[in-house]
Amino acid sequence: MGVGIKEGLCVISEKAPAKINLSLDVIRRREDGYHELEMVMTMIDLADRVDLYEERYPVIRVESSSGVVPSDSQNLAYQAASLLQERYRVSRGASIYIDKKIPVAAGLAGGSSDAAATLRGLNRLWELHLSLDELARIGEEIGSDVPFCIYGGTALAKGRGEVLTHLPAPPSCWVVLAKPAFSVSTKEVYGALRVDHITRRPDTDKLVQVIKAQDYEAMCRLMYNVLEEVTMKMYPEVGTYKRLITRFGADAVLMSGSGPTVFALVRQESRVRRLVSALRGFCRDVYAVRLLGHGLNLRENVQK
Ligand SMILES: C[C@](O)(CO)[C@H](O)COP(=O)(O)OP(=O)(O)OC[C@H]1O[C@@H](n2ccc(N)nc2=O)[C@H](O)[C@@H]1O
Ligand SMILES: Nc1ncnc2c1ncn2[C@@H]1O[C@H](COP(=O)(O)OP(=O)(O)OP(=O)(O)O)[C@@H](O)[C@H]1O
Repeated sequence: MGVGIKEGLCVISEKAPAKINLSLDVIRRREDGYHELEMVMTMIDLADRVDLYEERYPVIRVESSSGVVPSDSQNLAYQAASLLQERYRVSRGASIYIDKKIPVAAGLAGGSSDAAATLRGLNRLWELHLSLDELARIGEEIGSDVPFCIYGGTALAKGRGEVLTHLPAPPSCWVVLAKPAFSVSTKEVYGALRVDHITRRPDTDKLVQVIKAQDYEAMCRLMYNVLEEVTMKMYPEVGTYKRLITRFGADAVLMSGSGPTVFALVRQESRVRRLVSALRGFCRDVYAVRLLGHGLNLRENVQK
């Protein structure tokens, strides 16, 4: 690649925040190999930045600040750009620079959020005038978490993750995240799950209700992720992280998505500082951020 992408003229920057799962339930395995889900997702203020540069010819280029993220057609941002270009017969191209801050393969939907940010940004750069709903439908073809990442905010997700009901922001609090020094394959975790062996499930309807009622304590009590047990069996360190964080003092502790990141919700700022310094003693990747509240795109159809 001749001239680096960053030396060109950046036209559009999009924020690509990470998500956490406040709950995750697997209803059944589907014939297409995916799983029917019910989960509550919300965005947090730990984000990548996606810069888009205009190209006169229909090329797509990707670079990132990370050494581990692919720079070719394996990159979800590349796939998003390429799909949009092809679907709408766009004769222009784009160079994409990803300033990577979200840990990779961590259960935080980093790649999905980059793909969503790319779709939102290219919609503007290429003047396609597509609605968020249209972008979400394209995003669905890239990955199950992409539609949620198009809208941001907080949502109840069903289907394979693409059937969304937007929710109000959860009660505000701090989110402390610890990412163990290994990565987890989402496909492998779903592959190891036996739906008929699930012994405990989250009460999703109740969780949605208490989020609407802004009941922080009840929300903390109701958070649960059925994939946690599966990932913990494969990587017992996830359980160790959970136990330690619980002992250091947190209002709720859960693994996000398929893991391995474990996050804690904490309301009191003094406890956040204590928890972060305790965690830094044994984990390199520790973050303390806020929930993103209403997210990037305020929608009219938020369920009251
Ligand atoms: C774990 C979560 O992050 C929770 O939000 C998502 O369910 C995963 O979303 P994602 O990474 O965007 O998933 P995809 O890229 O669509 O799928 C990766 C792999 O996960 C499995 N998968 C994913 C979603 C789903 N509802 N059922 C599945 O079984 C499939 O084996 C699939 O091949
Ligand atoms: N833009 C991108 N950022 C991060 N990873 C990417 C990107 N594009 C492709 N990938 C690949 O996707 C895989 C999953 O990365 P990602 O960080 O999205 O995982 P994740 O947070 O576990 O996703 P999810 O929570 O949606 O399951 C990695 O193996 C990585 O190489």
